[in-house]
Amino acid sequence: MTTTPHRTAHKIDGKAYAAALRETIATHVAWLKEVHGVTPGLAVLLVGEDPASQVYVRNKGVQTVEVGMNSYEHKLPADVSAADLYALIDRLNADPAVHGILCQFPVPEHLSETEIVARIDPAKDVDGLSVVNAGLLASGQKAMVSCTPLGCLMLLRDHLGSLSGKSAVVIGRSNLVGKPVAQLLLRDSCTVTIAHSRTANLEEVVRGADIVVAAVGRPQMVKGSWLKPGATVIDVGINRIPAPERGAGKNRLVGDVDYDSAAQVAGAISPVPGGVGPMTIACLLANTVTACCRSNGLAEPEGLSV
Ligand SMILES: Nc1nc2c(c(=O)[nH]1)N[C@@H](CN(C=O)c1ccc(C(=O)N[C@@H](CCC(=O)O)C(=O)O)cc1)CN2
Repeated sequence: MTTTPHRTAHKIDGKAYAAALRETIATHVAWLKEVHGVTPGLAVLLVGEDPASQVYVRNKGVQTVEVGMNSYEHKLPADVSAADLYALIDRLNADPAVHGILCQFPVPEHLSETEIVARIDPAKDVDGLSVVNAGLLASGQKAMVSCTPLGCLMLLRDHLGSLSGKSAVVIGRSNLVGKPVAQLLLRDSCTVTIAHSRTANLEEVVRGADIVVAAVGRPQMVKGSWLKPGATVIDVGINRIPAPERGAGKNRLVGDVDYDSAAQVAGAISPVPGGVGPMTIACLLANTVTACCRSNGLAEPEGLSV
């Protein structure tokens, strides 16, 4: 009797990569302090009490301090006025001890994420979301690259080496992930398709790709049957779905890729949790060091940007 062998994809371990990156960052921070007398500082603004955002902001603060940098956390009430928020950003823009500023998203509806980002000095925009940084990236110039896309590219390069000539499909067109990931892949000489909710024949489009980055926000949408055998899959999704098997009212975290079926076909896949998520915060710390070096006219450390 012949059996069909089941392939099991290599698991791309973002948690381990992020831990190693934080060690590298800590080394650079120590060098900045000892040799140049500068301590990188990161200011994080949290508006309101969204539970997931509170966790992310707490983790950002803890990891910032762990690598030796200064953390400035500003918690603002959900009904803070735009004027008060902008006044705080203006103060942080002018503060020489602060090298990176970010406002945790989402923010309450009366505030505009676009305007908040526009208020942050592009040199301190460690989220890489300003039109200045997006434009620099799109035109192939030195930019501050947003954290999740930077993490995706680091994981892809680490696993595949050169990305040149590979076909890549990015599913999702957000400013936070889809567009900058596509720009980074293009810069690394991939042939890039940006797919989205209106893309015709999405499965076929995905099946042609050597690299798939799923950032669409739909739980377990990308199935193994959609993939080219051996493809490298980066799952950016963070979705909580009901998990009655864990007890009433419990849920679990899944990505935009159906991991079990995808792992039978892909060559490598990043899991959720433990894939891109941990890279997001590590890359934020990396961007803060990069911003600190740039603002002090110092050479940028190797390995922290792409
Ligand atoms: N201003 C920003 N806001 C938001 C960003 C961002 O990059 N800038 N990204 C997300 C939230 N985020 C960081 O801010 C973030 C998301 C997920 C993780 C992470 O480590 N996820 C873990 C699972 C954690 C869990 O159990 O919830 C994983 O995937 O392993 C870190 C940071 C939206 N807002």
